[in-house]
Amino acid sequence: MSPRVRNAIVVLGALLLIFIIPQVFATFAVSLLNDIGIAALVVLGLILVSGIGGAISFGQAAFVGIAAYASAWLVVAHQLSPWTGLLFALVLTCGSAWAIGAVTMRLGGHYLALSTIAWGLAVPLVIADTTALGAHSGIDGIAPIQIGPWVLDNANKSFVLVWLILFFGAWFAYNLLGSRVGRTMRALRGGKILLASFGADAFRVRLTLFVVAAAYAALAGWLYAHVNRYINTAPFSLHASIDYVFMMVVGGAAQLGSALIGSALYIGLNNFLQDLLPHFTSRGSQINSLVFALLFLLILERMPGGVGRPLSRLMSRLTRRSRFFRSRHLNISPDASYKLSRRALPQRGTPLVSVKKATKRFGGLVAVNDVSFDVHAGEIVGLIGPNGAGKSTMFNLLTGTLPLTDGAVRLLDVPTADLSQREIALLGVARTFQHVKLRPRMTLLENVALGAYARGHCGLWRGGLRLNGQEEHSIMAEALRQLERVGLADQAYELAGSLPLGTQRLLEIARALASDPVLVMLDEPAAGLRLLEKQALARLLDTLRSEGVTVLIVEHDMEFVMNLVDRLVVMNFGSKISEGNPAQVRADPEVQAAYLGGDA
Ligand SMILES: Nc1ncnc2c1ncn2[C@@H]1O[C@H](COP(=O)(O)OP(=O)(O)OP(=O)(O)O)[C@@H](O)[C@H]1O
Repeated sequence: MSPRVRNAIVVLGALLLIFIIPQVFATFAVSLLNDIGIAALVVLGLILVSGIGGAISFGQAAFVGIAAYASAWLVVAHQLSPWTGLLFALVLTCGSAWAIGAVTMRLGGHYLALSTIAWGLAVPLVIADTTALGAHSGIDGIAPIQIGPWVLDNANKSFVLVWLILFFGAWFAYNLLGSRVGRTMRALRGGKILLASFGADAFRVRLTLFVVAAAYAALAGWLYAHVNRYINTAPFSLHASIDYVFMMVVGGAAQLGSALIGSALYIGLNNFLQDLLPHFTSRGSQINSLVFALLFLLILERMPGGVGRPLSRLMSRLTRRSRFFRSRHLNISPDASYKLSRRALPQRGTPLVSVKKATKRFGGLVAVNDVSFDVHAGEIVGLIGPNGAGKSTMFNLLTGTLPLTDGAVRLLDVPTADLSQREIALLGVARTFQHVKLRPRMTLLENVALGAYARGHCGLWRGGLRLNGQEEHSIMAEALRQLERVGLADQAYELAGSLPLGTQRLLEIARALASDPVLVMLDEPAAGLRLLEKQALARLLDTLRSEGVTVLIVEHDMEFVMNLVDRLVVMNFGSKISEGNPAQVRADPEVQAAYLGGDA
């Protein structure tokens, strides 16, 4: 069965359920399901920003509140339609998320969480103090949503809309995470240096996630106001934000499906305890809180990935076995990769990199001291030296990962002093890292596709609405082509975390090549490789040179380097001590004394 037919069957099944449930369930159960659906929307956004993006937010309920009050106020005070209210709610909520995110998304660690707590506290306080918003009494008599002749004025009638929006929201998030922009979102935990290395801006990606999460909260707030027809500040307090974080953690922050699992577990259990506890004690609410605190601790201790993790493992085991779900592999036509933009390579022999008196100091330590050298287009140049000589620091200076203390670097005749790491990458400089930076829970194919990020154009909307088919196909074809070049195509659908370290270095090379680079900078690419793999790598680098790609390589394996490179630059204690072709460098007495010793 083709994936398209299979997906259509799944979608039709889900839609059928959405339409049948309000017909057969009692109003009480349907209204509980509405609460679960609305909460799941908020948690879906929270999973995106926190579970995927790694930026914990305790301010989601405040966004729900802004949207609920914005729409309710417009509809009640100005007699406008709830649909106009939705538009206003989305603009106001996303606008405020953008403004807050622009300040807080640069903050790391606890600061971000603290600033969202401040936000989560402030919003309900301000609303409760605003007379036009009903102050502490809230807003009553909010008009129900109307779709053509259907007035959704009770729980059963609202159910279909709530769950259709949740279904659409989940579909959008799922598509988004599988798209070009979504892959950068999933790579965020790898850090901003990784993202900049393929031309993405981590701050922008994180801010986008924050605004998208607020949009989900806005939809939930709008539904909440018009389904319940009455609002006050209680459901939008900091306490409610913490409840959403709880739902995310219980469900499992790493998978979208957990939004539903977490909110259903939380709201279902809460409801059950609220009914049960008054029969036994008058302190029901305290015991209720205690039960949730204990449950939270238990889940953190026993299931750190949440209840959703074992469930999703079970699902993937079942779907692997089932013929209905099995075809996981994409149908990629190899020549589709040529539809991506390609860079014109500079004429062989023209100056590509020019380093003039580069110096880098870390406090009193001079890691790179007054080093000058050039690299010409189409060459392979080796940067060698003993441990601590300053090679990786020089790489970081060339790629803009570290700023120069003194001196200058020009790439393609462009001075790089004022360029960010990302802007340097966009000039056509691709790199690998001494300590590999891969996303272990993404497949090999997806890791390499990250490298082609800057060659695509489809953004958030086209990714989320699946209007990116052709570009996505080209990116995946390019990723597969590069995996073939490094000999890993047969493992394309495996997780990168399952690879041995040496092979992970090859995967980084494939990712660097997917960016269609002018200059490839490889930091110890042969470390951990077996002899045959080293020979294959040397052949690949030789092919790149014949295609006109320039390679700068840091490597400790002298046999590998000497047989491969056109020229060598030798560093020791931060300074350049020699430069020339392999034979000249071997013969240099200073190099022999400092580095090559008896090998020369
Ligand atoms: N961020 C940093 N802060 C302080 N010192 C640093 C930093 N990065 C590097 N150094 C120091 O700079 C010197 C050069 O380090 P670098 O990693 O560039 O050497 P290397 O030639 O790449 O060594 P290796 O071959 O072991 O990787 C070392 O003494 C190192 O401890």
